[in-house]
Amino acid sequence: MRHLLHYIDKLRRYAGYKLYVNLIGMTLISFLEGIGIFMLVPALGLIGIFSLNTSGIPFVSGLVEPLKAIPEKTRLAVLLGGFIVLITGQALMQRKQSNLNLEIQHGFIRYLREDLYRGLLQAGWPFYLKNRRSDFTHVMTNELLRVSMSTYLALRLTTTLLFTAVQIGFALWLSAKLTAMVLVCGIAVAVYSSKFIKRSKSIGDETTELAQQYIGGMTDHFNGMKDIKSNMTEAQHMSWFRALCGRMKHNLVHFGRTQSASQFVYKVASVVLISLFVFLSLEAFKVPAESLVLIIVIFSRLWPKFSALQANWEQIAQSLPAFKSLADLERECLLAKELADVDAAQDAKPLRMNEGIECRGIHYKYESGGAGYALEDVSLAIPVNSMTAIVGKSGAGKSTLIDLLIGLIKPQEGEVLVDGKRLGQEDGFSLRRSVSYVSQDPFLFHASIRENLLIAAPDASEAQMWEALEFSASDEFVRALPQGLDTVLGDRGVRLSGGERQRIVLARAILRKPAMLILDEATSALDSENEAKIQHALDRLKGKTTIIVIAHRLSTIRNADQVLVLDKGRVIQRGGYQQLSADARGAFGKLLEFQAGANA
Ligand SMILES: Nc1ncnc2c1ncn2[C@@H]1O[C@H](COP(=O)(O)OP(=O)(O)OP(=O)(O)O)[C@@H](O)[C@H]1O
Repeated sequence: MRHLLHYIDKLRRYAGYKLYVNLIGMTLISFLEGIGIFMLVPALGLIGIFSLNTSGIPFVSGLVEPLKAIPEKTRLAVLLGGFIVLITGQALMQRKQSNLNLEIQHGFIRYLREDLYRGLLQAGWPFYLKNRRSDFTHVMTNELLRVSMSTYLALRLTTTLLFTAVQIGFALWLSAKLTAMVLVCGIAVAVYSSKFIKRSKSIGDETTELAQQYIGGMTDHFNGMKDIKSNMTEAQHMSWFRALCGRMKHNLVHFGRTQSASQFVYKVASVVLISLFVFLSLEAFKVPAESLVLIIVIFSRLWPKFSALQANWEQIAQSLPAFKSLADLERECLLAKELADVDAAQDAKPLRMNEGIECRGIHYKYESGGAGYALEDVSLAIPVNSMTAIVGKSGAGKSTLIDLLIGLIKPQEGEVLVDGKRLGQEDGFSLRRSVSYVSQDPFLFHASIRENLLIAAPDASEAQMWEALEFSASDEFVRALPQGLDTVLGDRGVRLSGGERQRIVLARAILRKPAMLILDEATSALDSENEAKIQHALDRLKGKTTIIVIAHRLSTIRNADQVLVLDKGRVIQRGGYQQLSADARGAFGKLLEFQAGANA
């Protein structure tokens, strides 16, 4: 409930005065509709369509004299004309109000989407280490839509309530006793029906859980389709999917049944009530016939509002878990916020490094309560414009060390210094702006090569792009593609081999003209010839750019100025390539020996 109020408040802040105009419009329309119906029956009685004494009916009795002044022949036409004008006016207002409705409703969805996406972009990297990516997709698609629709529904509910209150007012005026009786019955039905609200909420919990499993499972399956195909595990996946779809179907049917059960209760109650009404009015309270007609007209309009209120409330209750998911994600993003302004991220000035980066006594563990450190007591220095190679077995902590060096994660103990100074938050962003990082898992957008390159350097010229492609030994194959730089990569475009992807990503990294270039297994998929070309290109950068290379293939780091050997999160050896390789008993010497044996 707290979350629902939070989003109603958001809607209020988003839509401003338009929301109030809309709410007033909605109430006015209901009111006009009510008046139209309220007037019709007695007015028809007045002109003699059927016999009815109108003197006791509020409003209508005041119209009697002016209407009587109209010649009898034209009275019906005038009356019906007035009715048409009233309802047309109401329809016109309704049209305007529907348009405003659409504007606010879809604007609110857009507002929530942008707000959440901004929050996700503002969150720091540790937040992404903790959470499953498909959960973000789930909240940004299913849950966000459920929330925006239900927030709006909740607001409509208030106008329905308002309108219902006005109608109850009319009814009380006509017959307090009968209205009180209907209200008591209405409250009794609502109390009885509260079990449907509770049931809707628990169905909603299951809807959220199932939708999360659906999106998570689909993401995993499509990402792992090659594994599924090559290992022939289609049947297992199909049976998982079948079971999940069965549960999803059951969940939706259950909710539908809950709604129809509560509507059934309201329908039966309505017919019982109306019959009771007529009976008591005529037999016990001796209500005049015209008042009885009016009360029946009013309540035949009022009762559907009661059941609509119930249906709306069930819909909202079913969406309450979505409110919680969205609010929780927003809160977590806020707690993990590292970037104050996403749009100004580009404005951070790249850092000019004069001496280099240093780590002192770094300790880092992924799970704060966990036992093992990913990095333990790591101290090292990376001089500016030098080439440093980080080697070690899988899981030694190499990628973790890079994440710490560029400020993606913070050590629990120890510090990272740039030019001898501990970096503040803003300097950290400047450092990242001066870094180009090519990860183990090269990522290209589903767009043209040109667009993929320009993401990193929006102002780069065509010549600069070709220069970067040449650096990464990819100019030849890009020239051979059907549309060259404008060839679209991805599903509907050209598919690239692992090595080709790595080379395009490398070109993108170089195009940024970074002060520090970090290559994390960035050439692992290349053949020896292309790798040699990149080695030469890196050699040309030496002395101008700080280069950090992580490589399992030790031949690629032969020209490094310093080699750091990591094992189980600790630096166990450091020195020049020649110096370390000369020590056959050292850790690096053993790695070299092992690789030489493996290649023989
Ligand atoms: N997101 C994570 N959550 C928890 N533990 C992690 C996470 N990422 C890495 N680790 C753990 O931290 C340790 C160091 O991992 P890291 O990825 O830095 O090793 P690496 O040397 O780069 O390995 P590789 O050569 O296989 O890429 C490993 O024990 C790993 O299991």
